[in-house]
Amino acid sequence: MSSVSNKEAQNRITELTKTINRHNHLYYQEDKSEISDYEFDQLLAELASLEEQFPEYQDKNSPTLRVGGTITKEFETVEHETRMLSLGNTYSKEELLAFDERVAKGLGHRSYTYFCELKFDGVAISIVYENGELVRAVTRGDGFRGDNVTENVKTIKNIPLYLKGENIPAKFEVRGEIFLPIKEFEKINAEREANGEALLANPRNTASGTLKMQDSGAVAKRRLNCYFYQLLGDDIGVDNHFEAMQLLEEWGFNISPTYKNCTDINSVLDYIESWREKRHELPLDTDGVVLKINNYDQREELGFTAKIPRWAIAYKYKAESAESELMSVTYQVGRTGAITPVANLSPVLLAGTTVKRASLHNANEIERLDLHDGDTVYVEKGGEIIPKITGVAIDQRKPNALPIAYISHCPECGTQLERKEGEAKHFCPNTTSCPPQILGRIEHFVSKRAMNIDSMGTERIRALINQGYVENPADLYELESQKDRLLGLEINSDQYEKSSDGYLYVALRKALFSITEGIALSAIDKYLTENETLEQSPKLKNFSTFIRNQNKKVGQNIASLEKFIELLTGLEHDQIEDFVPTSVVLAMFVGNQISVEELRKISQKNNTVHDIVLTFNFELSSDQEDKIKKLKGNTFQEGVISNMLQGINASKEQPFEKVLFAIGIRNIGENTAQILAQHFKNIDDLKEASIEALLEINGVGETLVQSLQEFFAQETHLQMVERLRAHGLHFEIKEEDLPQLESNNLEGMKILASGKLNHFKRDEIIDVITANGGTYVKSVSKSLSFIIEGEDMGPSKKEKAEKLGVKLISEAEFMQMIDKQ
Ligand SMILES: NC(=O)c1ccc[n+]([C@@H]2O[C@H](COP(=O)([O-])OP(=O)(O)OC[C@H]3O[C@@H](n4cnc5c(N)ncnc54)[C@H](O)[C@@H]3O)[C@@H](O)[C@H]2O)c1
Ligand SMILES: [Zn+2]
Repeated sequence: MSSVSNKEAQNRITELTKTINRHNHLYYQEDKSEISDYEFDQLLAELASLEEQFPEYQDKNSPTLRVGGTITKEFETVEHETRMLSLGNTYSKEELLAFDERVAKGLGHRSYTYFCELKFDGVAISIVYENGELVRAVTRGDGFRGDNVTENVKTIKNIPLYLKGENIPAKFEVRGEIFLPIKEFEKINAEREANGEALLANPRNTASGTLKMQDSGAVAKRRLNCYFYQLLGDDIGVDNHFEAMQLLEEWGFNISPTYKNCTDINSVLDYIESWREKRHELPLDTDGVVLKINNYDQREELGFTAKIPRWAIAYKYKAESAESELMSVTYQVGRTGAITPVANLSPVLLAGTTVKRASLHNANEIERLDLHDGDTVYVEKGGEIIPKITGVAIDQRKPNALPIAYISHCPECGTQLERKEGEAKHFCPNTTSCPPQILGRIEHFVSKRAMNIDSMGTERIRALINQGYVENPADLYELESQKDRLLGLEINSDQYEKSSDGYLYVALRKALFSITEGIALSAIDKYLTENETLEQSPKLKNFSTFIRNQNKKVGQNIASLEKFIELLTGLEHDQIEDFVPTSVVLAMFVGNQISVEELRKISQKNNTVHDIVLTFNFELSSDQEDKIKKLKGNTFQEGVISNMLQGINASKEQPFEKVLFAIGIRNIGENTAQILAQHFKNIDDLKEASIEALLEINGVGETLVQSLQEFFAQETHLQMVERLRAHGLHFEIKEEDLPQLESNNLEGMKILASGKLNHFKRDEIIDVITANGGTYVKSVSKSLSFIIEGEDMGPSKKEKAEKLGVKLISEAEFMQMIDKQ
């Protein structure tokens, strides 16, 4: 008996089919996921069950009938000799037992074994070898046909190009899973973060995207890896999977050592349990276990459906979830001013790593969760790097807990936040002096394609901004005169955090390092890693045992630690795991001169210890100075400074078009900057240009015109331009940068070409006009000198030209004007 009506079922089937197809497209073609694999599998299971009840409504291309991927246009298409299938999957033990029942029934007996392996989360690949040589590597595609990615696969170090050994068949195929090791993935993301690029979501999507790159050199840099799990061929001489895997290993293929032959379903269940946690120690992401009938004849007997083999199934581990306590919410300000709230959690072990933070995305998410101070929350780690909060244990809410109040002002600069209609994120509108936004602008200014000052990495720029040396690109050119003060400036990558109310926090490791004596920072780091899952308070208490074990100035160090804990507990403050209020640490050293409360206020206005020390102008003994030095981040040294200044000086030689791109007028890309520079030759003419004159230029549209107007309307921008000009930057084109003219025949003329020309391709005519001193204009107006009339020129254009009295000339006449005939 079904509980859904026919109409409902039909509608739901259509809807599910559409939704699943969309997620398949995102996942396989764009390497993105909007929902978790679990959610996706739920949708697919729902569709399969409805289709079973109402087969009449099943789409003939239903995603339950086909493998989810497809082929692309970027690579040659290759037909698979043996189809590449998907796998059935389940998340439950009951369904696994039901699968085993079906197998037993299908074979008519119970004497079979299961070969179990982990399910590697990567991209399927089929590789064909002929006479011991790798000849072709193809993606799974739609199962029948895939993309030929041989050149890319050949860059993967541990996939053999040639095989050595005995009895290697003349031709065979191997299948495996290409993956990106977690370490490599993290390395790439760390690099991207340092460069201010968007982070990649997870290793699987990255591996998939990498394999489809057009540039094999770029693929080689990514250090992909591969595990093989299938051998196919006519004369491979084995009759079961276990032996096939041993052959693969002998021939030099990379096999994961995690496989096991299980004699019955109960030992499969044991295998599954034994890997549930341990799999997180493996070098790659895995999402389950694949069990396959070991014997090939038995496989044949069981057969296939349209999409999956009946002799194998994947058991998938559900995303793990854990409970944690919300300590505080901090707010990060991005380079564009976008605010992202982050939940600081009491540390909890989840999927093999200690989780201390979770993304909250935006204010809506906080509202949706109805998050309150100190709530017990459920965190889950799916395919994403940063875990998310999936819910709140309302019954455990603390009495009188207040709902999390979203901040109204920017934690970095104090400006009132804005939220545009229809947008989820809040923004800090202070584009000119909010530190992270200045960082975005300066990074753009110094970037390779702009001013090309490569001695100025993110951390150095951040240091200069945080300490008030740079707010505007023009400030860079004034650093030279402040050279002496730069020495000793803090570079503070991971050293500081700001609480939601703007108080400065410093890394716990540096705090412990500075309040103790005779203990190395590396030893402290080791202690903190080993005690990662402890909350801050027991972590600090246990530190006394560590001090004793170190056996250096024990009495004095323990006294310091106790004083520190006392100060910390005495001050009500937001908890940020691994960070402590800077004011408390400084109070340890200069508490006789100033109270913690006062230090705290100062810390709200400053971004480094160096800053605070300068602001208050403490009287410091050499002992106090040493301690403060231990608390500070790395500092600018002489070599760094001269290197940086040299780079800044050299950038003065960049041509006008680069400068125009660098000053950050919205919507001006590299190309547009070049077009505008060539056209107007200097910034003053660009600034004075009328809207009409701008719109006549090929490549300039309304949005750009508006951005230009907005830019030049702001006094601060004009001042910046003047300051930069005074420092010797080029705001006009140099003679030698102008393209060589072929003639002056078209000097001062504004010309449009319309209709099909016989001697020139579409954009070629523009170059020819420019090369002869003329200007190409893209629309009909009175200011035109003439129009070159090509074949089939549009009648309305012609009419307009006649009405405005603009002359039309033929292509032949034009050829004569430029001496080409
Ligand atoms: N989140 C999303 O939006 C989204 C969208 C589409 C697909 N998906 C995920 O992808 C799955 C469907 O992908 P699929 O059809 O490739 O199925 P699958 O990935 O669940 O199973 C088949 C694949 O497993 C791989 N595999 C890994 N280890 C293996 C081993 N030891 N032995 C054999 N095969 C092994 C092979 O590449 C094989 O092609 C879905 O179940 C879902 O989890 C997610
Ligand atoms: Zn701000």
